[in-house]
Amino acid sequence: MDTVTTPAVLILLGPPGAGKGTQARMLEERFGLIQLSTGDLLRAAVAAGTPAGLAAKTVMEAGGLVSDEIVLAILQDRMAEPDVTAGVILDGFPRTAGQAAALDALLAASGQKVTAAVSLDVDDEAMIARVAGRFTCAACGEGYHDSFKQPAVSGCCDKCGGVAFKRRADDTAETARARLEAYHAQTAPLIAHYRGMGVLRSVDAMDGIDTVAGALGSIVEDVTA
Ligand SMILES: Nc1ncnc2c1ncn2[C@@H]1O[C@H](COP(=O)(O)OP(=O)(O)O)[C@@H](O)[C@H]1O
Repeated sequence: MDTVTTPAVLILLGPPGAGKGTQARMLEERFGLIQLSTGDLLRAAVAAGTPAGLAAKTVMEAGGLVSDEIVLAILQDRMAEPDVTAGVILDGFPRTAGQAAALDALLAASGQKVTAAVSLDVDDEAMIARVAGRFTCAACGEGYHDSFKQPAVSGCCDKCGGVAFKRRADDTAETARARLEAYHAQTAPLIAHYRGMGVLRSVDAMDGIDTVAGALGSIVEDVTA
């Protein structure tokens, strides 16, 4: 495994379907960084039926943004766990100006700052198509798509042989459009915030998964050297 020398705080910015989760998992494997996905943390809270999960469920199903208060609370809990000292990749956070300011303040309290924010640049219509057909192996999380990537043996995961698959409740074309609108209204402005801080990078995320992973890996090596 390649290792990073300083604890990095990397942010992946991009609309739903841009590949943030896929790429964050690959960076986690390659560099030993920890993927922190607020979407995954919220889905776990919904599944567990916690008060935060109950409050988030309806908003998530409609494709809106969960309140900063809830998201910050679950993220802070996760960041307080010991494994994150190796460095983190934030996937799906921050998503609003308020969350970005809260993250800056949280890091400043321990003398840190965002190492790099990488914008995954993609085409909106392609994202609707990507999101609307995607599904994953319930056992190992390997990603598939109705049109672009079916398991080689129908009904059987290529990676682990699992036979159960799942789709996210919010991965419909209609909800994907609402999520894309929320991204442009509330999250895309953060690109200027990180450009102003001098930490913005961008990659063309319309390329294949491995090409994008290569570009991201080079950025991680560069900013953590
Ligand atoms: N940082 C966040 N702030 C507010 N809501 C969030 C945040 N992260 C995730 N969510 C909620 O969870 C949903 C799914 O998020 P995520 O798994 O990151 O998927 P995607 O990036 O594909 O939309 C979002 O549509 C939103 O409702």
